[in-house]
Amino acid sequence: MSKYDELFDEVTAEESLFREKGALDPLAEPDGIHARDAQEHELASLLAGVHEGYVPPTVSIYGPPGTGKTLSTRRVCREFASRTDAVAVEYVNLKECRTLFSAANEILFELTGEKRGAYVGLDGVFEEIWTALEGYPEWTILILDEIDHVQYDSNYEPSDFFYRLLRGEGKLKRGIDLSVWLVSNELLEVDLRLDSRVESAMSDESVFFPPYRPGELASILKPRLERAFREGAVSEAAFEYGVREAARRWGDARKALTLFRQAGETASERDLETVTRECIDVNLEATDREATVSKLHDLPANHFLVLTAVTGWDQGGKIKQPVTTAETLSMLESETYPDELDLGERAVQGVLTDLETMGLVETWIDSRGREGRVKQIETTFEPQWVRDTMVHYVEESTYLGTDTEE
Ligand SMILES: Nc1ncnc2c1ncn2[C@@H]1O[C@H](COP(=O)(O)OP(=O)(O)OP(=O)(O)O)[C@@H](O)[C@H]1O
Repeated sequence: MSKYDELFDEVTAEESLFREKGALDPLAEPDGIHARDAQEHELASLLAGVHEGYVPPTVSIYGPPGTGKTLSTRRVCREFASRTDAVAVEYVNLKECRTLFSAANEILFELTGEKRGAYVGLDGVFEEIWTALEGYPEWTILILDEIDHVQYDSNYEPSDFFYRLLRGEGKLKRGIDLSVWLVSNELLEVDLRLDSRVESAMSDESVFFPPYRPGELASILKPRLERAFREGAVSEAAFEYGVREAARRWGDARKALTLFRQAGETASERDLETVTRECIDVNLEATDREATVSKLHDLPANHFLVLTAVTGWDQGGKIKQPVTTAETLSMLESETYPDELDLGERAVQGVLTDLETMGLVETWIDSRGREGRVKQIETTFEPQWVRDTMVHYVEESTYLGTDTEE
């Protein structure tokens, strides 16, 4: 027996608890959509407007992470389009787009398979989008996912982008019927601080996806766990406990799937015959950490920078929390940070507001007698995770890339 026979024997569980672990991959397309009947109904009603000659120019689809927004929107639109010749649906994920120009380019790419260089400008890209859409069926539903990511552009205002998308001359001239469905965590008008000319071009149609309640999470997880695990591998008590905790903490189906996958792995490592409640407990924090760390990786550089300052002070061998705005600013001005990263007080305040909206920090005002009122800032998660993420962030972040293609 070679070294590798032994190695592979060692890592292959004799009788694995899993039958098909991939069924717990949140990216795997589930067979059915559960517990979102009301939202699917709302989306279908909006689409049915095609038969009456009106679909709102924009629809805001919003709610916290992992609540089935992308899944339900894509599925309902796809099913509708496959039954209606007059409708085409295009889906574009803008997560990786650092600039509004690259967001427009991404849309163009979806429509034509090609991108344009920065020299054509935002107007040039939009002109080509309208040319492409001329050849489309009467109605086009354009789903823009993770649209909240485009707000961090320093060259264009989100309003410029949306104004072109909704009121662009090329579109009006060609009489293109476009309905833009914006998928995000927050209600966009508020989040993107759009100006009034854009707001008036947007319809106030919105579909909200609330966090899942325990019974809803149970109906989503049950068929996935049945496929993923051998029969009886997850005790009823562990299932109920995991579902209850996942609903109480997050209401997020993606995190709940990850929780059960990790709990299964813990049970295997411990040679247990079933996934127990303790296996769930061990992984509740790990799941939180994994989700937060991935959020941290996706942050724009300024946002990550401010978080390193919020978690930059030590006190009694621990990271000091909460800190004041003054402490955050003075950390950013200290020699630990190169001069070119100096953001200035106003920008830091803006970033802190964004971080609060994203649920990464909490702030409140303390009254300190003669010192007056002081703003306190605290991370909503273990502050050490920011420090743990730092090296990886610098190496991997798309926001710190140096490419100038866009
Ligand atoms: N109602 C549901 N029925 C079945 N599976 C679901 C449901 N909701 C979520 N899921 C599972 O969770 C995954 C994540 O859901 P989805 O991508 O739709 O969330 P989202 O609300 O768009 O999240 P985010 O805001 O983070 O993009 C899906 O790919 C699917 O595997």
